[in-house]
Parts: sequence; structure tokens; C-alpha cells
Amino acid sequence: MIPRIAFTPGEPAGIGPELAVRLASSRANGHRGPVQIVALSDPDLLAEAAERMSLPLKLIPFDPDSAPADTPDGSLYVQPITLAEPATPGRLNPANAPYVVDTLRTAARGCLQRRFDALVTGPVHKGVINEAGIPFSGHTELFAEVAGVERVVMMLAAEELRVALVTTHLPLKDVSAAITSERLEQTILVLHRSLRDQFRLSEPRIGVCGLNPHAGEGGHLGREEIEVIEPALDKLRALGLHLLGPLPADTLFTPPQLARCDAVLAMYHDQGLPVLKFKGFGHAVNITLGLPFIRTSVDHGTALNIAGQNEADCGSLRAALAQAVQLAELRAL
Ligand SMILES: NC(=O)c1ccc[n+]([C@@H]2O[C@H](COP(=O)([O-])OP(=O)(O)OC[C@H]3O[C@@H](n4cnc5c(N)ncnc54)[C@H](O)[C@@H]3O)[C@@H](O)[C@H]2O)c1
Ligand SMILES: N[C@H](C(=O)O)[C@H](O)COP(=O)(O)O
Repeated sequence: MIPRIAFTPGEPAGIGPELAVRLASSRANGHRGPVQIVALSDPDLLAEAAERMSLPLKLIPFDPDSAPADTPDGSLYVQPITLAEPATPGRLNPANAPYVVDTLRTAARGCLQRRFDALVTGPVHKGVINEAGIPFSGHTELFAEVAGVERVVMMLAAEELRVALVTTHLPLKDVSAAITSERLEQTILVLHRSLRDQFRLSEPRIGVCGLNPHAGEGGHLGREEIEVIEPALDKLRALGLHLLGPLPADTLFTPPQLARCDAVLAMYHDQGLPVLKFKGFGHAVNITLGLPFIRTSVDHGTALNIAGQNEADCGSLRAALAQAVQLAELRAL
């Protein structure tokens, strides 16, 4: 099998175009087997990035009706989507936001139609997309909408650590109300199923963080653990799931507790992701669980401060590609 992977380089003024060029030129450091990488992008954007970086880049028109073929070194297949205006590295332009969203929607639809075996995404800038008048909180939420799936789960993985989130991109003041029994149960079931079926862990062990300091200190520092989290965990334990917690996050993220878990479930974005990124920034992978297609992504943002300067590190993108290929190969078994 030669996996056919859709790749969206993301925000055109960010480091995505450079990462695409670097991926083409040094793919051997990531996934080593044959793989067809199809960039959904403006070809001129990629060609300009390659020229700035003094690296060769051959863009091969993608033919969806041809058999999957390996990507030669220094090349990418391309499905062209045209920018509204030329992009300048480091300078956000809301006029190009519809282009970014178009690349994501087109790639996701291609996956749903089985035209691609998986999707790897580069970084987008959520702010500029909203400034353009397009409500957007992240890839995760957009792909759930395109696929018509009610509950997906964001999980980032680095080395031995996997961190999944109950809530994703929402203001901190809204987190408590968003953590309902129903949402928690659905999230844990999606995570459990993915660890078992996609990551081949026969009896996944999930460590669950509390929401409040010291997991609520017996109700003296918040009651969400008593009223929402513990009842949901009890219900799922009765179904046979191996769940640890709710434990205070600063206890669960210690080596002895982590050794007891295959994944940690954090209640909100900045409870879990800083730990994960401290452990693995630069080679961690963001994986959306619960979609009807495989989607992986980089662990970093658009890095506007270094865009166009040939400084962007491609480690996380390579890891995201390797993870997507591995999941696609496992699915094909
Ligand atoms: N996968 C995604 O689409 C994704 C992920 C995270 C953040 N974002 C978005 O990116 C935008 C900017 O976010 P931010 O500034 O908080 O985070 P950022 O990751 O863009 O930058 C944080 C720091 O890390 C550096 N950095 C990031 N990636 C790098 C790379 N590959 N090589 C070398 N250095 C790198 C940057 O230069 C910067 O100093 C926001 O709009 C945010 O929402 C998108
Ligand atoms: N929460 C992610 C992170 O901090 O790395 C990032 O914003 C990307 O999320 P999406 O894949 O949903 O865009």
C-alpha cells in the first residue's frame, strides 16, 4: 500500500509554506516508506517559499484517478487552490482567510470520499480567520462539522505521553459549564475506542484530571468533581473501562501516576497542553479522534515572528506525517 496523504500547509503568511518545502526536501527523516503527499495549496505560494529558501521543489499535478505513487525527493504532488491575494511572510491578510478554510474543507471532503487515506494539517491562524468574518475556533471543530460528527476529541502525543482534552477552544470562564456528564462520557468513550482500535491498546488506561485545584478538596474548592466528574467515571467503570481519578492535575502529571495511564484526559486546553508541549514541543503530534477519517497535525502555531526566514523546524510536521501513515497502514490491515 502507498498511502495517499492530503496535506494543508495552513496560513499562507506563516511558516506553513516553508514547512512544505522542507518536508519535500528532507522527508527521509520522517516516514521512510513510500507515501504520496498531496499539498492542497496555491502552487505559486510553495514555489516562492522554495525560491526564498534556495531549495529545489518540483510540483507534480495531482491526478485523483491515477494509482497512488511515491513522492520523489524534492517534490510534492499539488491540488491547486488559488490564494485571493499574494501572501507576505509574517503579515496576516484577512482576504486570504477564505482560501485557508477552503483548503481545509476540500481536504476533509476528499478524505470523506476516500480520495485520501489521511489528512495532515499545518498551522492556521484562528484570529485572522475570525477577523475575515468566518466563525472558526480550530481545525478540530471544523472537521467535526464537515464530517457531521457530534463528538470528536483532541489528543496530542509525544513520546510516552498522550494528553486528550474534554474542552478545546473556548474561554476559561465557559469551561465549567461546558463540562457536563454527557460531554465527559462521550469524550471518554471516543478516547477509549480510539486507543483500543486505532492505537491497538487492548485495555486502555485513562487518567482523568479534576477541574479544580486539588480536585476540589472534597467539595471545599469546587463541586464539579463530586457532582459531574465522579458520577460519570463511575458509570463508565461499570461498563468495564479502566479509569483513574479524578486526580488533581498536578498529581496526575507526575511520573508515578503517568506510569499507570496510557493517556491523560485534561478538562481544558491549558490544563493539559502546556505539560505535553514542555515534554515534546517540536516533535509532538495533534490527532483528532472520533472523525470518520485520519487527521494529524503539528504541535505548533503559525510562528509569524520567524516566517520567511528559513528558521522553521519541520520535526512536528514529519512526526505528524509518520503518525498519519502509521494509522492509515494499521487501518488497512
Ligand atoms: N496546529 C495549528 O493550527 C495551531 C497550533 C497552535 C497554535 N495555532 C495558532 O497559531 C497562532 C500563533 O500562536 P502562538 O504564537 O501562540 O504559537 P506559535 O507556535 O506560532 O509560536 C510560539 C513560539 O514557537 C516558535 N515556533 C513555533 N513553531 C515553530 C517551528 N516549527 N520552528 C521553530 N520555531 C517555532 C515561534 O517562533 C514562537 O516563538 C495562533 O493563531 C494560534 O491559534 C495553530
Ligand atoms: N490546540 C492546539 C494546540 O495548541 O496545539 C491548536 O490550537 C490546534 O488545534 P486544531 O488542530 O483544532 O486547530
